[in-house]
Amino acid sequence: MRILVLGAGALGGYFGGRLVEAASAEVTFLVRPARRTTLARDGLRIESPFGAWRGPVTALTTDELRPGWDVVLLSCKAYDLEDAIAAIRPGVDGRTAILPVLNGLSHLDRLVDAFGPDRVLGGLAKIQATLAADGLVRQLNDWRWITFGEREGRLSDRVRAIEAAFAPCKGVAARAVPDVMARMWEKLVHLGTSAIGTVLMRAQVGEIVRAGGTPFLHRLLERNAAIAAANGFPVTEAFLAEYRALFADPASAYGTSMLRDIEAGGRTEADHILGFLLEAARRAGVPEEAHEAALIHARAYDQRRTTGRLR
Ligand SMILES: NC(=O)C1=CN([C@@H]2O[C@H](COP(=O)(O)OP(=O)(O)OC[C@H]3O[C@@H](n4cnc5c(N)ncnc54)[C@H](OP(=O)(O)O)[C@@H]3O)[C@@H](O)[C@H]2O)C=CC1
Ligand SMILES: CC(C)(CO)C(=O)C(=O)O
Repeated sequence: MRILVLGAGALGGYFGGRLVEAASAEVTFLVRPARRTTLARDGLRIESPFGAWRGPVTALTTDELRPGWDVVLLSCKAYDLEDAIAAIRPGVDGRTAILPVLNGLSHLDRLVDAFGPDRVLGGLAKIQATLAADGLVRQLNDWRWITFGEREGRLSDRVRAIEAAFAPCKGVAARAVPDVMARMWEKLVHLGTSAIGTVLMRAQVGEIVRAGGTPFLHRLLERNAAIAAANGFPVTEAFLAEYRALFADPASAYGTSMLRDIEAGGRTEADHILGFLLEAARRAGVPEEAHEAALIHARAYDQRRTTGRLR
């Protein structure tokens, strides 16, 4: 299987690197020039509770890209989606499946618009990882899930083949599922809860819990679950129980990528995640003051960041 990984950041670097390590697919990274330079100099470097890995990888820039890929693993941030679409376009042909692992949902419509419905899979990742300034990809805990499927819900040969390519990878639990849209909504319910909480409090889940924040997080969880249900994707009681427990754990070191972006002075995916949820809350008639506050907070942060006023 020929896999093109757009971006060698936290997720692309981690999942793509594990595939290279396992030699279970032919993997090429599509990157921008600065990342290509670090990859050529240092190789790809992963630090992880499942074992570190470092190795040479093949990397292209978009001007060198030709068609012939079975899968494009799309792992950019939402604010880079348009650039990423332009970058992969020369590589996408009638055999290509695009597997996005971005958080949120609205990128799916944009990808379908750009490449047609048959090219686009649903996908999500439950992992905590970062890309350090020196190019190191760091997995922060034992979360290691990548889940994908046909958006209309069936287990096709192509999604089973992707699952098989990931099967021998260390530190990866890959699942092809027949209900990927439900899984993506479920992910938005818990990510939405944790992103709103961690962005507003500028703290990890355990710190929020120790500050008395569990009822707040539980209310948000219920509201986000109500939004998903209003969109035709009710979450299960087992799912709610798992995340109620997580949002009540005083020892939890759970932090979101959006909090890490803010702490690192990086840009956030505020509109793609918080903006989408706020609109969905309003449509569903779900109380949304906390959603609105988190969105305004993240947007105000983004303004200060772009005008050099963070400190
Ligand atoms: N990090 C995490 O723990 C998790 C993240 N997610 C989601 O996954 C998505 C990716 O996040 P993450 O991996 O953290 O992000 P990163 O910023 O670490 O990585 C994104 C990478 O995409 C690259 N990129 C963007 N546009 C292009 C382009 N046109 N051509 C080539 N490369 C490009 C960037 O390259 P460059 O360096 O050149 O800017 C960057 O290295 C987000 O939607 C996030 O919300 C989901 C679950 C967990
Ligand atoms: C940590 C996780 C999996 C859920 O909140 C995530 O997707 C993120 O923070 O971006």
